[in-house]
Amino acid sequence: MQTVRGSCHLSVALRGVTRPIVNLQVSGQRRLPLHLRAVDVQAQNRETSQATQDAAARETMFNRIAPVYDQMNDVLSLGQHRVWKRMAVKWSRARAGQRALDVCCGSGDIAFLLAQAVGPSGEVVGLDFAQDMLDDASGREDERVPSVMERSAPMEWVAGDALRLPFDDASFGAATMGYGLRNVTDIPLALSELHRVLQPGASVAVLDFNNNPNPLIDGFQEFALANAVVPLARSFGVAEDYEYLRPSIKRFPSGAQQEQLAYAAGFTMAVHYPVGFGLMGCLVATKSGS
Ligand SMILES: C/C(=C\Cc1cc(O)c2ccccc2c1O)CCC[C@H](C)CCC[C@H](C)CCCC(C)C
Ligand SMILES: C[S@@+](CC[C@H](N)C(=O)[O-])C[C@H]1O[C@@H](n2cnc3c(N)ncnc32)[C@H](O)[C@@H]1O
Repeated sequence: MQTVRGSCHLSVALRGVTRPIVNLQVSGQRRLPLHLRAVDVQAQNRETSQATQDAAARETMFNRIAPVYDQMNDVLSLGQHRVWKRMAVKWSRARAGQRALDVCCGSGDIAFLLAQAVGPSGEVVGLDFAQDMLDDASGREDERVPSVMERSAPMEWVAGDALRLPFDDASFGAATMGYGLRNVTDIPLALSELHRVLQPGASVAVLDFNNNPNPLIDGFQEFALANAVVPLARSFGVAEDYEYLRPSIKRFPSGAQQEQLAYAAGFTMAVHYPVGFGLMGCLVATKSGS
């Protein structure tokens, strides 16, 4: 007769999500089946604390580059990043009168485009965890010319985490996430949160660098980052923050992998479109309409 004494410990993980971790002290003649052996609680806690540290470091980084962010993007992409962002808003299918969400909004480039897409009868929410970026976005909102402001939606800037969106289920008709998915510490969770807050039939456009398997494109991207982006960043004193780009791109899921992650998150349609000569890409994922 096998005697098993055990106790169940609950551990509250990083995002306030209680994950049951069963830690059974086992006595008896035979080891428990695999699925009941003690879960390595320490390893799971180390993983959670690493994610916390990574997120905090990225928040600090984006607060640090906020003063030069827009200028760097315009100069280094020769203004092309604005074309790519307009494409993302088109792909989000944001329509007049809708409530739209821009996750990882930064200084607000995409959120401002969404505000024009949904118009004065709509609403736009920009979410970011870097307060300095949100302050920039809010400042830019007030600087818009009256003609643009008149045909734009009212905007709200929310300090929050893309991995725990402070919004109700099915509360947005469209969403965007520009150069944010590569920067979160839990990509599947970010996609799952986007799915949760979208209304049935709604889409999200996720724009980012493309981890392109084509050696020519990848080689050019590596060359441009090392020989143009980082040197210019160095002149602004933020070289280290832009040196982060290349490794972050190389560990980023490919377009095909992003499509699979979107399906795993519950989306019923997911297509990754290369843009900018394949240097960038936009994942367009749509929630089931039923
Ligand atoms: C808008 C762009 C990048 C935003 C961005 C995303 C990040 O994750 C960062 C992390 C750390 C620091 C900065 C950023 C960041 O700025 C894309 C355009 C700006 C790029 C910095 C420039 C990329 C240059 C291309 C590799 C080559 C473009 C060639 C041609 C002009 C199309
Ligand atoms: C490269 S910027 C992109 C800004 C803007 N979407 C654009 O296209 O220019 C990435 C932004 O994501 C934000 N971010 C990264 N991880 C986040 C998270 N977990 N929750 C909220 N914002 C996050 C950063 O603070 C930063 O402002």
